[in-house]
Amino acid sequence: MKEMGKEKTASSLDNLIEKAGGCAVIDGGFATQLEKHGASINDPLWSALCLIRDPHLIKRVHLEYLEAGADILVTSSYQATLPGFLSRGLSIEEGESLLDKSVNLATEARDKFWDAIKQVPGHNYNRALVAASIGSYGAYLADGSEYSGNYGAAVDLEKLKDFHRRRLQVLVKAGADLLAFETIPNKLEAQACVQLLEEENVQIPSWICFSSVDGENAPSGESFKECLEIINMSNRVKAVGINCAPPHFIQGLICKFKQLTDKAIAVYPNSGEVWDGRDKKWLPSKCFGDDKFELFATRWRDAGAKLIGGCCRTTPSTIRAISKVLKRRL
Ligand SMILES: C[S+](C)CC[C@H](N)C(=O)O
Ligand SMILES: N[C@@H](CCS)C(=O)O
Ligand SMILES: [Zn+2]
Repeated sequence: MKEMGKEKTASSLDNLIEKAGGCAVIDGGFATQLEKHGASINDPLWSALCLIRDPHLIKRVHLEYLEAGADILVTSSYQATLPGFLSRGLSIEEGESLLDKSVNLATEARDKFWDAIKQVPGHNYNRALVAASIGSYGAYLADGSEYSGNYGAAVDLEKLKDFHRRRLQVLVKAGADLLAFETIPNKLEAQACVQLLEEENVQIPSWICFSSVDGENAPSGESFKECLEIINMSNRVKAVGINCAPPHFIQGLICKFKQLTDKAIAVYPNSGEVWDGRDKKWLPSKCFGDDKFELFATRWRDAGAKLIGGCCRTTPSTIRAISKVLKRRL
């Protein structure tokens, strides 16, 4: 059987966590930082629009997160999908080439940064890994359903696997170090991801992260117990956790996940603001600044998280604060 990504070992993530002192740093809000630089992404493709319009900006944002201390870069492919690109009039080949580019831009940034920093005596950086973002089906729908898990009765397991399959193949072939399934809102999609990793014989490690809107369950209302029972059966998933949920849910969810899995736990919450899927804007809510992330990051590490970063509305300064406190970088 063809093995996807065979040359990268499943222990690359474990090695990085060890080198980082027991807890590695994931980067922060990617689309957020594109917007800080003036990118206009109010579009069904959201941040993936920059793959077409401004790839240089993508590389710049990756470099900013590396400089801030990220050990893992998450690629620009969250909302980059073949159906999404096709509906913009691109061909399949053009769409696949943009997916390939999302991995190449992150890899080039990582290599450029590492080649320079490794010459600096006493530097406190690790050679970063590139995690290819696989946003949920709800992200592609661009209707906010990555925070509801409500995909409707017509969406079954096979449809979700079909949706994810080709993008996953292209991202692995492009040379990503990891796969990052992000903002998964229900059990069915978690199951689709697990089955797909098996069917495609994917050899690089993956994480599967869920969103949460109540701090207890997946957005669909299904319990994390049910969701993790499925994920625990897969050796290909090396970490599981939460992304793009508010920071004040995280401590409790780490404790819950510790009871439910032996896998590494990844947490990269948003700022606490809430996404309005209809009007496509962030609504003010309990909002946490970088000082709070600094404080929380040690608590999350002490509670057992092995991968910590930020999601929407966090920036390189958030990651700098997290990295500083986790690695005692001055
Ligand atoms: C993580 S959400 C803020 C991404 C954007 C959403 N999928 C949309 O397109 O509306
Ligand atoms: N990796 C994506 C996740 C959005 S929820 C980003 O940071 O933009
Ligand atoms: Zn997010």
